[in-house]
Amino acid sequence: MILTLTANPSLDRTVQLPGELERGAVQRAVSAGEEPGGKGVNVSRALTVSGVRSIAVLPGADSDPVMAGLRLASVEYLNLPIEAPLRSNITLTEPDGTTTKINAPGPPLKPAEQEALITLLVGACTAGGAGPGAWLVLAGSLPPEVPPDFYASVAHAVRERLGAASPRIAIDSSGPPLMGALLHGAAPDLLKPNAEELAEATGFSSEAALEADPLLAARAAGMLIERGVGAVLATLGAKGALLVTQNGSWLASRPPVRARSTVGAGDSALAGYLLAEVAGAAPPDCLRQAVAHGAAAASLPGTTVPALSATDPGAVTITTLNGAGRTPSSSSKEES
Ligand SMILES: O=P(O)(O)OC[C@@]1(O)O[C@H](CO)[C@@H](O)[C@@H]1O
Repeated sequence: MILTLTANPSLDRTVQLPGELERGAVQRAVSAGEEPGGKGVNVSRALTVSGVRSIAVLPGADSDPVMAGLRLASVEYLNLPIEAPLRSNITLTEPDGTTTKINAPGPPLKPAEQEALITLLVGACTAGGAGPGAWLVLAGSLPPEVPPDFYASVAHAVRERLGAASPRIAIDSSGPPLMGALLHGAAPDLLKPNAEELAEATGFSSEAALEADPLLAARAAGMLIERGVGAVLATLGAKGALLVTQNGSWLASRPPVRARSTVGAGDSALAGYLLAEVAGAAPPDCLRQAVAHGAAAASLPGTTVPALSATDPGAVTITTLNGAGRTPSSSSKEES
């Protein structure tokens, strides 16, 4: 069982342009589409389409188009009704795969609604049969009026109220919500940063330097492990991804794919990791599935999430690094 919390869901509108984006001009789209979005929602969609049970918890009215999209995709969800409509996020895609994304702030969530969302989530964990083998994913930005330490508050509430039955917690966020979670003791069992977020969370180096040098990224991830994060799954764009735990670290790379839309690729990577983990796979194989899922998502248009059957984990190469956050030594080995 994998639950997701998306505090700031969105209706993702994807517009395909016939050529390059021309600022200040009127352009006719080749096509336009809508999908339910937000990082946790995408994780739940990717899991559901792969046959793994997931419940998405989110704010939004029953009549909101995001809920209609979830019903259409047969995604199990629990929503906290709020009056204001959810946001629409716009993605403009160009034929060469360049994407421009504009994310709206979303409707505010009042303190009473924040508390009600936590209560709904704890109830979903209990009703959904979540336990120590399960995961709870806290993902995405926070809506206006929600304090940056919200994910830490959620983590504390879930652990306090569920005790030994608490699921493990994964966090995928950026900016103040990410820093707020880490600084206020969320202590996630899994953190999924991209290179920019890894740089932001560690102050270690620039995003470009971490993407260019996975060993540097492994050292940055190792700093987070020392600060109490259980494991770090860092996506490094075309360089693949990195998994750093207390017991070891691994780098995954894959042949380049023709990217049609990278929107949701990180969320699909997280879903791939989790579905392998709950199936009992070893850490390098969880990483392999994460990269296979992320690559498959990038090759699809819009915020489309791939099914397990559409992924190619065999194309992913894993390099074992020596120990958490350390550089590989002569004993590093290649697996295919
Ligand atoms: O504004 P946030 O919450 O950071 O990100 C929201 C979002 O960009 O993330 C998903 C892709 O990861 C999209 O479905 C959605 O539009």
